[in-house]
Amino acid sequence: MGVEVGVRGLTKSFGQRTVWSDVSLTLPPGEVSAILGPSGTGKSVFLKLLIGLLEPDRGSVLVDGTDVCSCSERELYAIRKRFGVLFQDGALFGSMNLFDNVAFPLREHTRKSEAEVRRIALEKMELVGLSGAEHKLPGELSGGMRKRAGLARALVLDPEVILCDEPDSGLDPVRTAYLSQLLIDLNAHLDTTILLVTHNIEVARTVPDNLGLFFRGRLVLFGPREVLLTSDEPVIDQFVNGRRAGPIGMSEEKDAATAAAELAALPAAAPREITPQLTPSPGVPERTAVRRRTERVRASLDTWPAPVRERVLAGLRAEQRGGRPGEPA
Ligand SMILES: Nc1ncnc2c1ncn2[C@@H]1O[C@H](COP(=O)(O)OP(=O)(O)OP(=O)(O)O)[C@@H](O)[C@H]1O
Repeated sequence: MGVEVGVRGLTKSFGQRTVWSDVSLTLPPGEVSAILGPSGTGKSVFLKLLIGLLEPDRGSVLVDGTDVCSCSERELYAIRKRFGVLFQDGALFGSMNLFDNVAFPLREHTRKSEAEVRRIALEKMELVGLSGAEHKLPGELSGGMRKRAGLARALVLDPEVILCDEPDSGLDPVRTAYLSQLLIDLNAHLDTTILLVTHNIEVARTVPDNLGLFFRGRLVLFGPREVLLTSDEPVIDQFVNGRRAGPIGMSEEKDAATAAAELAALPAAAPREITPQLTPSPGVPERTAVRRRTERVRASLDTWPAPVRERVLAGLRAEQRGGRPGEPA
């Protein structure tokens, strides 16, 4: 099963500019989580801190008792091998064919025989639907295929945590839907902890178990999908519904008075829908994370205000029936 990642009191600045401060969250083991937020709010920086590519001003990132932010180089090397990272552009080597790209971490970080490297690389390529494309060069592929190749490469060392920075960027809606399904199927097969960064509302609504949002230098909220998808916090509501009205402006934050006037002019809010989460494809095992998560969320209900608790419970009940909240059982 995937490992838990605990982020405690993390603050990051570049020079005088604080990207965000005092960020704490826990990525539950084996669950899929997503971080949202307008451009420039520090989502990619957050991913880099998780794997020790950047150092924080303060705070810790705990993986199995080791603090990524203060451990030795040797420990960091060992921790990084437990992470698989899908960078925004797939980060493939242009001169290597897909097979060699996918096999690269195995040849670089393990002493496996070439036969073993071949077996593992082909298995992961099959898992992401790239069988038969081994000899293609990245330049000959569509964006969707490059993403899937990047994902196969992120999987070859059997990571306990997968980080995906905007896996949907540059993909058409159909390819994005396939990729979303692939992430859910991978999670079902591997039970790996997954963290996505995404701008895509459909992905945010249908893939993750947990959501968080960065805005104005802080993590506004991180919690179960039902909480974020029904939140009446203006910036969360604006983001998950892709609306112009609200605190997020085109190029910068709006002033509070403009945002408040826009929100007041909106029609009375309809009850917020929790879009059903994707389930594994036919023939793929069940996601064991779902049962664990339901228990975890039920156990945490007391920590939420009463109206939020009601909405979360409605969401959980609908999930168990395989329907939408509010539908008759
Ligand atoms: N190595 C660096 N040195 C200095 N500033 C940096 C560095 N890396 C990122 N930043 C700054 O940190 C801020 C957050 O950047 P980041 O790329 O994490 O944002 P993001 O939320 O991922 O944005 P987007 O959604 O557009 O990808 C930006 O202002 C960026 O310019």
